[in-house]
Amino acid sequence: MTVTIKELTNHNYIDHELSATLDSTDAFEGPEKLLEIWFFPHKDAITTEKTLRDIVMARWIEILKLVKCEVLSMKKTKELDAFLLSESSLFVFDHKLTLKTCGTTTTLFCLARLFQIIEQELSWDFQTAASGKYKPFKVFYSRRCFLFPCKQAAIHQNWTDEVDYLNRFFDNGTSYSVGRNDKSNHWNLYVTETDRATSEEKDCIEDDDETFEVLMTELDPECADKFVCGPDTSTAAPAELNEDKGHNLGYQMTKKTKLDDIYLNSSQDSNLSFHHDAFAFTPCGYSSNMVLDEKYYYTLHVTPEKGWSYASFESNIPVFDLSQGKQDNLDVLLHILNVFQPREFSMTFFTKNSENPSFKKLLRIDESLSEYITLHKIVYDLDDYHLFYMKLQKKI
Ligand SMILES: C[S@+](CC[C@H](N)C(=O)[O-])C[C@H]1O[C@@H](n2cnc3c(N)ncnc32)[C@H](O)[C@@H]1O
Repeated sequence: MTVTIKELTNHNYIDHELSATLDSTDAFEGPEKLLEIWFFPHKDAITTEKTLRDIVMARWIEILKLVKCEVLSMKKTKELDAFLLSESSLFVFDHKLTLKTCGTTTTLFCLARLFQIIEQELSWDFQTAASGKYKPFKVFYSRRCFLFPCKQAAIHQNWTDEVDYLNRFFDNGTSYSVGRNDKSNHWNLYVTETDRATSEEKDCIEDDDETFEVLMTELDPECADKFVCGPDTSTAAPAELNEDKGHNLGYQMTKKTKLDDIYLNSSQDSNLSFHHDAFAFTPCGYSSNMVLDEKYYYTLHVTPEKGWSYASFESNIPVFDLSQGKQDNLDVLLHILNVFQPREFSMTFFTKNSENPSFKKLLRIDESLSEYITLHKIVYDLDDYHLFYMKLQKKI
């Protein structure tokens, strides 16, 4: 089903005061830091009674304070809690979480407290006696190079410092710099070796996992303008919705740009559930979380300001299987590029299965994108994932 007005009123949590007062007119760092921690390979591998989803909102607020961002709203589905943040998003599943934050957030500063909370409240002990470091099932940390690195706080000003910091927590991590360093447009990845000890033999069927990310810069000005509401926009909306202008405008931007229509399965004739949460910042900017079939998400974040315009898309939807072969990630990419028309973009695709049809199709993407030229194209065979990275630029 597509987004309905009801989606605006059924939040599990909403901070009305924060939603009403957010404003930023300074140069903004759109590119996000992306931290994904798999504590267990699958929720059935959890050996204790409680899971990450038993951690209460007050604790998440405390953790996010260390990252320097706040919770705007949250929606709960059967399998995950999707938080919309003042700086991007947090997705909490029973056994794993994904934290994506932009601006000058200090993403990695949440690690110590996060591991302390899961130990105290869930009795999850991932600390090894020998080194004192943590061994969850798997950790990913990635980001593209920043537009304004000097504005970042402390360790986040450069990749080496971030890796050193991660190595204080995990002792089996590898760091990659992907793409050309000389043009300051590379993408960085830190990934730990999969810890098989966290899954017993019987639990070895891990989640089949794929993640698709598209990071776009220099958006077409007309496209970017669709994510500007200006300081004093007054929109016609049902009276009961006016109390929350940010979510109301976010909803309208989603409908106008058809960002709720990317996947075939979110259309009206699909029998899969579809939940949606979006926010329009003042005077500009947009963030949204969409949840399909209770357990798959896609998230979009837009910084439309001229000079540093940026938009990101990330999804864990196994689109080929879910649409029964009717759609793949190339179709998804073409839809997104049509909305933003960036001058440059990079994309990453992680999959465990090299036979994944989306993976095969993306490898030949150059044939379908006549408007763009390929700058870099790289495939990595990691521990248990295949990673495809590509960077493209509009032909002049
Ligand atoms: C949080 S959003 C989306 C950021 C995202 N990482 C992206 O892909 O661009 C950032 C956009 O919202 C605007 N914005 C306005 N007020 C903001 C606030 N209080 N915090 C964060 N962003 C704000 C920024 O100027 C920027 O255009």
